Amino acid sequence: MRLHPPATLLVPRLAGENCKVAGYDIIKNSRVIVNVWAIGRDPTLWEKPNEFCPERFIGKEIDVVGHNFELLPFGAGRRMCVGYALGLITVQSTLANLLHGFEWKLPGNVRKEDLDMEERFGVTTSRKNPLLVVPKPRLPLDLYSS
Ligand code: HEM
Repeated sequence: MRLHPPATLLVPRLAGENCKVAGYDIIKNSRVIVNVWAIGRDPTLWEKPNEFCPERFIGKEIDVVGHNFELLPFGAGRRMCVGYALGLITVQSTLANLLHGFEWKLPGNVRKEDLDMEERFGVTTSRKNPLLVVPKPRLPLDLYSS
């Protein structure tokens, strides 16, 4: 959710008063668009920003629910995502089921460094090209039939 936030830009805000943000003058009534994608890869905020390294969060207080402005996959404030709890549970339970149910391998000689992680930008972000992986059941086969 840091490197590939599903919503790259938050819902536009209107500045309620003149203010200064990071040295920039924001005039009252300006439309402000927060680029969560760029914040998640900002080298002044993140060490090795382009590396997928979930261990970086171990022992950190940082969360994804609008308290830490360097990580805002669900936005923040009054217009923050109302479905964030459902969204988080859905992502976590889907991922847990896929990992519990299957061993995953890359096809042929493809190395993880060769994975194509390009994105298609839009209102929500998706992979530009499909992910090709080979699943192998890791549980008794009768558990996979409906
Ligand atoms: C992983 C899943 C999800 C992600 C990453 C996500 C992300 C976001 C983001 C970034 C915003 C804009 C917040 C802002 O501008 O501060 C938003 C708004 C919103 N989301 Fe989600 N969302 C997810 C799942 C859901 C689900 C499951 C629901 C409904 C069941 C939902 C309903 C909404 C609604 C209604 C808004 C508009 C809130 C408003 O403008 O007041 N989202 N979401």
